[in-house]
Amino acid sequence: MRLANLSFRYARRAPWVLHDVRLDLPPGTVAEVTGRNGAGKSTLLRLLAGTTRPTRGTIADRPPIVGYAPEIFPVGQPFTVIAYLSHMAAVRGVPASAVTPWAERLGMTTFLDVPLGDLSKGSAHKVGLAQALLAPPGLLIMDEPFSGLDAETRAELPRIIEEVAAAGGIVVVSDHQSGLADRPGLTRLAVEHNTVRLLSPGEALAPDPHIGASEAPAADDVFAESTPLSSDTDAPGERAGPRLSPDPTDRAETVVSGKTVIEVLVDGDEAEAVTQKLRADGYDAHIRGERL
Ligand SMILES: Nc1ncnc2c1ncn2[C@@H]1O[C@H](COP(=O)(O)OP(=O)(O)OP(=O)(O)O)[C@@H](O)[C@H]1O
Repeated sequence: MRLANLSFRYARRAPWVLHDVRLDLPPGTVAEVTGRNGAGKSTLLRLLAGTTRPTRGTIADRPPIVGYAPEIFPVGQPFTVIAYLSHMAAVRGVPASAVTPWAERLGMTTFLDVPLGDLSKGSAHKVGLAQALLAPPGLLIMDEPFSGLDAETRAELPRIIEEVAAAGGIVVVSDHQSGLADRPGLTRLAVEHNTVRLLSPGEALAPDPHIGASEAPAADDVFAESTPLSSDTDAPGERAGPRLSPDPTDRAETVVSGKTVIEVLVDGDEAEAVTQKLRADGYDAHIRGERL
């Protein structure tokens, strides 16, 4: 699948969200799309899936069967889970029996008879994943698939991705949580500055120009920029969720191989969320457990 000179904006005089994107995705590719909030990741995924048409440019050789799991699965439909998935199976030309194995793998068997509108966020998310997988996809696009999943399903997802790729499918995943970070051969794509860039292994996103740092950001900037951890709103101070401690005694700074290393002390419960947020902001963040 090839993207040539692909550009997109939401309205005629609106700014370009993506401009002149060129990208080759050969069969068997597993790609993780990263980028800051609002960079254009979901837009890119919708363009890849074909649910949004490019303003300019072309997408060639898109595999015929596309599975697309959006970030937020729309639950405003008057179906139970099983009725909805059976209907989707018929639409995709596969028998209704195709639903059962996915319901089992994704931990959905207990809520198959629940109306879509009554589902929890995580359960609705699973329905979104299941409908994308019902017919074996040649192109599987998942927007933040790890978000809100229970541990068992989180562990199952990389196996599902491998199966699709092993069958020659292309998998593109937008992922703030770096759920595939350890996968050998992972293609990492950064959406930044209105285009898409291939990241080399270990390479982080370019520093956020809003931070104002030329190379490594200063420690104070890390705290200033990393404090809000919810991605729901852009207004600092209104965000919910865990926060980095602003207490300067809770951090230590050293320089290793020319890079500034900043240690941040957080509660164990918050470590995962803090790490994910820092990664989303372009920092090479790792958890180091320590009992105090
Ligand atoms: N339907 C829409 N109409 C107009 N502008 C939109 C629409 N959807 C997204 N945008 C804008 O396009 C830009 C890219 O949005 P997009 O949702 O693709 O970013 P993202 O990288 O997926 O963000 P996030 O990480 O917060 O999910 C943003 O400036 C956003 O405000």
